[in-house]
Amino acid sequence: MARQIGTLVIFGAGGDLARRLLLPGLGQLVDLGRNPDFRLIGVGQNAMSNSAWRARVAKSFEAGGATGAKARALAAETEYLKADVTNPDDLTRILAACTGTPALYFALPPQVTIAACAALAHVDLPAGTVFGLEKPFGTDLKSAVALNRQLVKLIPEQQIHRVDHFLGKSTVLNLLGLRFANRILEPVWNADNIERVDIVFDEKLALEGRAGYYDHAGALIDMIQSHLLLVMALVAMEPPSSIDAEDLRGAMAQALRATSVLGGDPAGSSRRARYTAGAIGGRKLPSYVKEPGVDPKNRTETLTEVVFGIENWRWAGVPFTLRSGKALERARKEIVVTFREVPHLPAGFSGKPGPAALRISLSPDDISLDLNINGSGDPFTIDRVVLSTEFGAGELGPYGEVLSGLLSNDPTLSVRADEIEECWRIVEPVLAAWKKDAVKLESYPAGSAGPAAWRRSRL
Ligand SMILES: NC(=O)C1=CN([C@@H]2O[C@H](COP(=O)(O)OP(=O)(O)OC[C@H]3O[C@@H](n4cnc5c(N)ncnc54)[C@H](OP(=O)(O)O)[C@@H]3O)[C@@H](O)[C@H]2O)C=CC1
Ligand SMILES: O=C1O[C@H](COP(=O)(O)O)[C@@H](O)[C@H](O)[C@H]1O
Repeated sequence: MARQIGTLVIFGAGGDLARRLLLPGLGQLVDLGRNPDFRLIGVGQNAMSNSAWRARVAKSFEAGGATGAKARALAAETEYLKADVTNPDDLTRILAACTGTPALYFALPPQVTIAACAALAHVDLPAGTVFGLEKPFGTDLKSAVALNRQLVKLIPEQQIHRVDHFLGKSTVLNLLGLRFANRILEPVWNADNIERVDIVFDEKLALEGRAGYYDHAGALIDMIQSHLLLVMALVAMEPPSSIDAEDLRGAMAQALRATSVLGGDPAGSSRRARYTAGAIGGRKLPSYVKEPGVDPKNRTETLTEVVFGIENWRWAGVPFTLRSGKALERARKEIVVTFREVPHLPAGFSGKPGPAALRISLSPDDISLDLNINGSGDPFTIDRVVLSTEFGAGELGPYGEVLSGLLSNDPTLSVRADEIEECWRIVEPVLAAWKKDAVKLESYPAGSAGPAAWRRSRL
């Protein structure tokens, strides 16, 4: 049985993730009163007074709209500890400051998380301790496998929450209801009826001061390995018997095991590019290589597209294109399922607006179905109509959902060890091809739609 968490400890409390996403999500969760009370301790290597930390927590809670009595009380009593989490003595001191069962959230750069987990081997962890580990999990397949092995020496797998906050996004969760609570979709959800699937996460945001992390990750690891492959697994998986942690994660892992770069050709199935100077909505941006902290020798991509295939009966031959990039003209965040053309359009019709398509937008939360009908005017001309609806926003934002799972030790929305390893296995051939320079690093001006050649040709 899961123990009640007495203290949530955030390692990396002074970082960008904690301030912008984790603490606002925590405030929402606390205000909702879904979880029993717990204490909060922030840990970082820089010195910070308790009062400065409390003001910081209160500001982040407010930013997430959490201004209720419970959130204010938590912010008023939280404490901050200056510590190096890779040092066993410091870790022992942190655990001694906890009340009840601790939940340790590693909001740290991946190399520091690896070192902290090594140091935890020299520390007595209280029974029931829960871990929340941020993405990227490891820095490559080898290090992810080693980290998984190290973690299960420390605590049982059920207490390890590998975080992908995309799995806490309400639209991503809505995919489950959409696919499995409607009889009309499942019969056509296969290669016989679907031509292609595109999962796109284009952002207007640029580096935003995150060079220390991003310049070693790039778009492929930051987004495709860490998030979009898991979204793809939800789109492609077989219907699970239940949505409990084992069934859901088992079905996702099965889809990932069947996935690899299309045709086993990482160079032919991937493209990469990096932004040059430009402007987005009047905001001037320097070239990526001139951003503070960037090392041009890393040749980090800020935009990528990779085509994958899923080798099973349901999906054989259907390309799944995953794309993500920064500093683009338009934020486009959606899953597009494009159906095949009808086998025969009765002679006599004119107009050809293209095949039907289902669009599931990740932001804003909505869904639309592009259909062909006999439009207004000439009834024998085929026109396009779009049926669309908005989803109601979830009660919690993505990080509120992630933290709710962690604090109640329900791993349904966290990523299982084998899923993480599969995601690394899937992207490694692309990383290797890029390292050998088998794929050109192209460029695009910040604020554009990407390299012009990409718009003219599909991979
Ligand atoms: N920022 C974002 O938008 C997102 C980030 N993530 C993930 O979250 C993690 C953290 O990212 P982010 O917050 O952006 O990174 P930051 O660099 O902003 O923060 C990392 C924090 O780790 C702390 N830290 C580093 N080394 C140690 C150490 N040895 N002991 C104690 N604390 C240490 C630093 O403390 P100090 O400041 O005191 O030096 C710093 O506050 C990464 O894995 C990232 O991939 C995931 C999703 C989104
Ligand atoms: O994990 C990450 O996600 C964000 C995008 O997620 P959102 O929920 O803020 O839309 C991305 O900007 C960032 O680079 C990446 O690390």
